[in-house]
Amino acid sequence: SYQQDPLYEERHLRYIAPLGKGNFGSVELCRYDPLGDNTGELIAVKKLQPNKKSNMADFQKEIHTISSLHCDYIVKYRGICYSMGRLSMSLVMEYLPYGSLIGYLEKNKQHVNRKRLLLFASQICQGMEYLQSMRYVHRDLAARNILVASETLVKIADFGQTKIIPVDKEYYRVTHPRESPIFWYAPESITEFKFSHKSDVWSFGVVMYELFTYCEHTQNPKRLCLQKIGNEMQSPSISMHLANILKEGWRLPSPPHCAPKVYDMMCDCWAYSSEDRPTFSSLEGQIKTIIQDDRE
Ligand SMILES: C[C@H](Nc1nc(-c2c[nH]c3ncc(Cl)cc23)ncc1F)C(=O)NCC(F)(F)F
Repeated sequence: SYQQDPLYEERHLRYIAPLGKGNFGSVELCRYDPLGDNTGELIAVKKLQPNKKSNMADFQKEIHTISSLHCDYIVKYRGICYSMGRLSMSLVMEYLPYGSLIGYLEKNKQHVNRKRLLLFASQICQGMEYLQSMRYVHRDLAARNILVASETLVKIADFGQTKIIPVDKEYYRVTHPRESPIFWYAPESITEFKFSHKSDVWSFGVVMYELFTYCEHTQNPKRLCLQKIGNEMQSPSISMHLANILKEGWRLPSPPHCAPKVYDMMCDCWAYSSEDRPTFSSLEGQIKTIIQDDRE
């Protein structure tokens, strides 16, 4: 059973607008308005697309995961809403008005300075430290899955791929690899479907790259990797080709005007062997130091 949060009654849910499509659900902006006078709170409601029942199992795991997380840097779970007489259920979350990090950075790159980017990186890092303390691996850490709560606060969201590391192991091995965001994946995730806190650290390095390129689409990780691989490959060998160029030492280039010590931190996250990568707590310390040393 889920954390005992209030149940949301469908009859008081007022649909306002679509927010986006996830890997197997869509999220809508709604107002929960039991008084019917438009004073109710705005919420984000994630509905499951009614198809394969396996999605329902994954969806229930996602709900269980997010309902167990209590951290300032992780999107808040509000509860669930049953509809069609408990036949289908929706996940109710807090609504973050500034939307996804990608749209926010593209729109506001003029007045978001490097100190602010480092603050966002520090907050994501702290959210990941918390996730790790709960033995979760996110497995889909990317700017598209970071939400902006305010000009000075970002939160990690979308726990659809999140898995718990078994107590006797250091990693989680996926058996049925699905449509995978391989351009955010560590080498061992690409070739052996192994996921760990250290593979999340690799993805965090890619998120730092996205932050410091302001999610400029011409510098998007997928675009640059495909350029390097050469666009002629068909899908099965793209991931093997990507694993090869990573093994040969190719990495995403330094974002324009990015301080060397910030790019060095990204490269530390992209150490080929997982045990050579830093921990989230050491990364957080380094980011804090750079923020303090930084004279903007
Ligand atoms: C499918 C949904 N897509 C989007 N959501 C929002 C959004 C704004 N404000 C929001 N407040 C709470 C939530 Cl859960 C989403 C939004 N904006 C643009 C989107 F494309 C989503 O969940 N994306 C994953 C993540 F949440 F991590 F960004």
